[in-house]
Amino acid sequence: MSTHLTTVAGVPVDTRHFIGGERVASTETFTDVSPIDGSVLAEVSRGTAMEAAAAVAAAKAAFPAWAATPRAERARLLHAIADGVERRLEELSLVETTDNGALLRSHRRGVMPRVAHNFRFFANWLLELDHEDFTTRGHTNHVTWDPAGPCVLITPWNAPLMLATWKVAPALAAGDTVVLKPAEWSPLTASLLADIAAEAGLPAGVLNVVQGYGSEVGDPLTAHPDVRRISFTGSVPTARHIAASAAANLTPLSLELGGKSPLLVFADADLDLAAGLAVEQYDNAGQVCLAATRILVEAPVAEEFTRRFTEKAAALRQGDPREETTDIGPTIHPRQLEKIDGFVRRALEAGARAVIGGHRGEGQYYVPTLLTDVRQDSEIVQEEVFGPVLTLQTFEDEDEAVRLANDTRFGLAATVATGDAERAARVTARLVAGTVWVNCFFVRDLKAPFGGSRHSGVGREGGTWSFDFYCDVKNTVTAPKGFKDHG
Ligand SMILES: NC(=O)C1=CN([C@@H]2O[C@H](COP(=O)(O)OP(=O)(O)OC[C@H]3O[C@@H](n4cnc5c(N)ncnc54)[C@H](O)[C@@H]3O)[C@@H](O)[C@H]2O)C=CC1
Ligand SMILES: O=C(O)/C=C/C=C(\O)C(=O)O
Repeated sequence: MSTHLTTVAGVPVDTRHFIGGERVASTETFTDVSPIDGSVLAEVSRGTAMEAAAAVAAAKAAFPAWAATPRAERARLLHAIADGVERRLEELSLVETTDNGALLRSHRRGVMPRVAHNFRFFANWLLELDHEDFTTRGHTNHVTWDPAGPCVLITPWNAPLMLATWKVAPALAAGDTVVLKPAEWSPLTASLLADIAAEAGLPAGVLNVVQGYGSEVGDPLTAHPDVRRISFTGSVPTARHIAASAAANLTPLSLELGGKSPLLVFADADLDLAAGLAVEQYDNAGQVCLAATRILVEAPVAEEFTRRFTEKAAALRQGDPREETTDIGPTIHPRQLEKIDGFVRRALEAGARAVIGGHRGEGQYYVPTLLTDVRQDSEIVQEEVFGPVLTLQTFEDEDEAVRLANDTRFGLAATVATGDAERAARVTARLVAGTVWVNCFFVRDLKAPFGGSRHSGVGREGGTWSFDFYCDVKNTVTAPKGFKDHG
């Protein structure tokens, strides 16, 4: 078997880049390891400035023809990719779970269907994308969304294919060409996506995938003057770095970053629902940017809420993410585990009390943790842990709840649990967040705007907002027939 092919969970995966419709190997490789058992999965091509330049050149060469492809044909090809994802749903699920440790049952039932939906949704939205003409002193204004050019899409490891296709699908629908760089801790499903797109008939160069480290292949991609859009999901420090690169060329960018979202539980809430919402925050071992990791409970119900929460949390099963009965899998990488453990140890040293957990489990697992007796200005309340670690604080009234909720540098999401619709309206109006859920969590409609305020991001994607970002939006003003100019 070629050294460029690996078999993961019975699925063959090509570990080379995909550039201009061809598989391209780098001289060097990096090692991809499974978080489930630490086994080596693959030696993956380790991209450099050379492969970055080749991928942007391929995307640039493919752009004019793709941009000129009629909308209906672009939409057809996106649906064909979605068909391919659905045909290979089981393979994609197995590979993703082996590569990033998230639950197989979630990949099968939620995540991979969402990957297909990303393509179908933006294919359909493209066909409906329209703006009603309007007139100015008899002149017609006509708005169009023109393809912008090659896009660089840089994505993280916590939901690799879902977050990648959330960008790839609208960019392709918009008539742009793409260079996708997946995270080095979970590089494999992006490679399978390249196969699926080629099988679907996407022309060579329209979707390119380069593998490797941010500092080696990411930097030359984001600094490239031929790149017309950069969309990034990941950490704040990397976002700052990318934004500086983009600034040199004035490349427009969209940033979806971390969060430290609150869950506000009012005394009038259905406490069972609220406790269930809180426990849900352990999904994907807490490696979810949207997770409501700060639980804020109205003081009179804090004890009862905590009792219900601990009862539900005790029922969670931590273990092999391939098992149907597992609720929480491993953390992605020993470095991530170390980071989580460091946050919790420092919090405990500073006086926090672990209601549950507060320590590592076996191997690469971190035990679901709830910390209380935490100060608002402490690291554990202010910084994103990206692990199964929640904090619990109490509040006395609505004003205090809102003050605590808004008092971090983030603003990605918030969840409000209350039985009072008027309170819900009052509180949500005062929260700083890109998405607010009332008595629910993670209900996503792809036509909704999605993104973060403050350090949780720049810009919004979703529905028309995605096309606004990935396109050059143009307004054409036409004078009425027979119009004689102003002079
Ligand atoms: N909002 C979200 O969904 C996510 C947030 N995070 C946050 O980021 C923290 C660290 O995770 P990391 O994987 O280290 O995130 P990261 O921001 O370092 O990596 C995300 C992506 O950016 C790439 N990258 C890194 N440096 C780059 C550079 N100089 N130029 C271009 N691309 C570059 C990486 O290779 C990866 O593909 C997490 O603990 C969490 O706080 C991480 C993943 C997802
Ligand atoms: O639903 C979306 O588009 C994004 C979800 C984001 C995550 O799951 C994440 O970053 O953890």
